[in-house]
Amino acid sequence: MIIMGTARHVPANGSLVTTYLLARCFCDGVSAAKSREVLPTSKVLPMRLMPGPSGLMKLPYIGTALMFAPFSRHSPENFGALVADLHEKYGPVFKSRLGKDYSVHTDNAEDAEAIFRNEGAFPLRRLMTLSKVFRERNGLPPALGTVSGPAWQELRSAINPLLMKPSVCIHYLPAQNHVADDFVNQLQNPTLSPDAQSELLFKFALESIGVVCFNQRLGFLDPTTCDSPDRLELLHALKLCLKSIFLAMLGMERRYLRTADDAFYRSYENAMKLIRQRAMIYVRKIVQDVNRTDLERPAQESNLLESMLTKGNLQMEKVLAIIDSMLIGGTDSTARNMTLLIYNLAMNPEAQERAAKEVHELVGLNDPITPEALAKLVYLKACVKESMRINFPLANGTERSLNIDTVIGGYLVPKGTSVIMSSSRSSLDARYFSEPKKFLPERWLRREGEVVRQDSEDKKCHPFAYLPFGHGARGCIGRRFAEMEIYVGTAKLLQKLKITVDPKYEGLKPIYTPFITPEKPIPFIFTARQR
Ligand code: HEM
Repeated sequence: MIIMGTARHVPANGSLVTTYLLARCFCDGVSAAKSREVLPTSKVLPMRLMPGPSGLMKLPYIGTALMFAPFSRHSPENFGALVADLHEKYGPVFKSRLGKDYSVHTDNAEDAEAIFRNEGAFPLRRLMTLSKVFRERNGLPPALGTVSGPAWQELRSAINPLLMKPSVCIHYLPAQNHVADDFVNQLQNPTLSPDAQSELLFKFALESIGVVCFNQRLGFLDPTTCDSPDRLELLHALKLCLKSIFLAMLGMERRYLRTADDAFYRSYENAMKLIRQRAMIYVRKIVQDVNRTDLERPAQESNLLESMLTKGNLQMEKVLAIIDSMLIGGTDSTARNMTLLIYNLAMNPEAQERAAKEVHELVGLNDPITPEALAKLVYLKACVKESMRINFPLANGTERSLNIDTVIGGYLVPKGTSVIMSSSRSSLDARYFSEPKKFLPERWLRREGEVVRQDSEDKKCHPFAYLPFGHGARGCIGRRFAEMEIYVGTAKLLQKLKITVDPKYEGLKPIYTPFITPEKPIPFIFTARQR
C-alpha cells in the first residue's frame, strides 16, 4: 500500500486537492498498482531518481560531511540555510545524506498533511541515538526521544494527562508570575551586555521549566545565587547536551557509537550525569514528602513530580528520564523563541504597543496575570504565533520516519525513510500565507470584535504549513508549558518595559543551536513605560 502527498506529476489539469483525495481513497485499501491506474498519466518515479546532491555527496556519512565547512560555506549551526540552498537548487522535494541513510526534504504543506495523517499509532522520528547509547551504556530506561513503538506509547500515555492538561498548566500560573517578575527586574539593569541579556533569557527558561519539574525555585533569577558555580555548571551542561544531540542527529558525529572513551561522547555523558545528579537533589525532597503519611494531599494535582510518582505510577528512573527530557527540551527552545519574539516586537512598535495596551487593560500596571486574563490575551498570543511563523523555531521542521511507502513529489519513498518537513519554508511561502514576509499578528485573529485582516479568513492558510510544535500524538509534550511561559514572561515584560533596538539590526541572520537564535546576541534596550 502507498500513500500520496503532493503529486507534481499528475495530469496538468488535475488539481492537487483531487489528487490528494484520490490518494486518500487508495489508502483505504486500494493497491499501489491501482493508484497508478486511476492516475494514468502520473509517473510515480523511484526514489533513486529523486534530485539531490550527487557524486561523493551520495555516500553515507561522507555525503553529510561534504555538505558542511570546510567543504561548503555552511556550519551545522547554519543547517537551515544549507537546506534552503538545496531547496533552491533541487526544488520542493529532494534527498540528502544525513548520516548513514538518505533523508527526504519537502516544503509542501500537502506532503506534511499526507505524512501526518498516515503516521499511525506510533509516530516515529529518527531516534536520538546519542541519548539512546548513553541510556543503554548506563543501564537506564529509555527517554521519550530514544524510543519508539509501544514502549514510547507507554511512557507518553503515562505523562500526557499530566503535561497536556490545561488545569495542570494553570496550576503553575502563580509560580510563573513570580518567575516572570524576577526576570523583568533583572532585565531592567541597563548595564547588561547583549551576552548577559541572552544568558538571562536562558536562565528565565530554565527557572520556568524548573519550577514545573521540581515545584521549587532554582535560584537562576536571584541576583545573589544566579552565578554560583554549580548553577553555571548546570546551564553549561544543558547547552552542551542539546548541541551534542543536534550534531549527532545531523550525522556529524558518529565515533561515539564505537567507544565510550570517545571525547565527544565523554563530554556528553558527563553533562548528562551532572544534570541527573542535580535533578536528584531536587527530586529527593519531593519523594520524602510523597512518602510521608502525616501530610494531607490535595485532590487536585499539587505538583507534576508528585503526580508522576503517585498518579502516573511511574518508577523513579522513568520519572528522572522525563525530567531530563523536560529540562533539555524545555530550555533552549523557550529561551530562543522568547528572544525572537522580543526582537519582532522591537522591530514592529505598533504591534508592541497594541500588545502592551491589551496587557494593561486586562492585567493592570502591576498585578499578576490571572487565568481569566491569560485566556483573553488574544493579541499577545497572535504576536507569539506570528513571531514563530516569521522566524520558525527550528532549522527545518518536524521529521517523521515513514511507516508506509509514500509518494512525495511524484517519487515513491520507501517505508522507513526519514522525511524532514521544511515548515521553516512553508511558513514563509506565499502559497500558504498572504504577504508572508510581513509581521502581521492580525492574520491569526478570529472575528470576535477584533479588527480582522481579510486574510485571516484566507483559504490559503494551510493548516499543515506552520507546525512549530510538530503535530499529532508525537507532537511537543511541553507545548502548553512553553506557551504559558512565553505569554506570562512577555506580558510581564510589556507591563513594565518598552523594547527598542537599533534599526541597524533589521534583517536577522539566524543560526540554530538547535533552536533559532540570532547569529550574535542583539543589544535590546529596555526602558520603563510611562505611567
Ligand atoms: C517554544 C518552545 C518549544 C518548541 C518550538 C518545541 C518544538 C518541538 C517539536 C517541533 C517537537 C517534535 C514534535 C513532533 O515530532 O511532532 C518537540 C518534541 C518534544 N518537546 Fe518540545 N518544543 C518547545 C518546548 C518544549 C518544552 C518547554 C518542553 C518540556 C516540557 C519540551 C519537550 C519536548 C519533548 C520531551 C519532545 C519529544 C516528544 C516525543 O517524542 O514524544 N518542548 N518539541
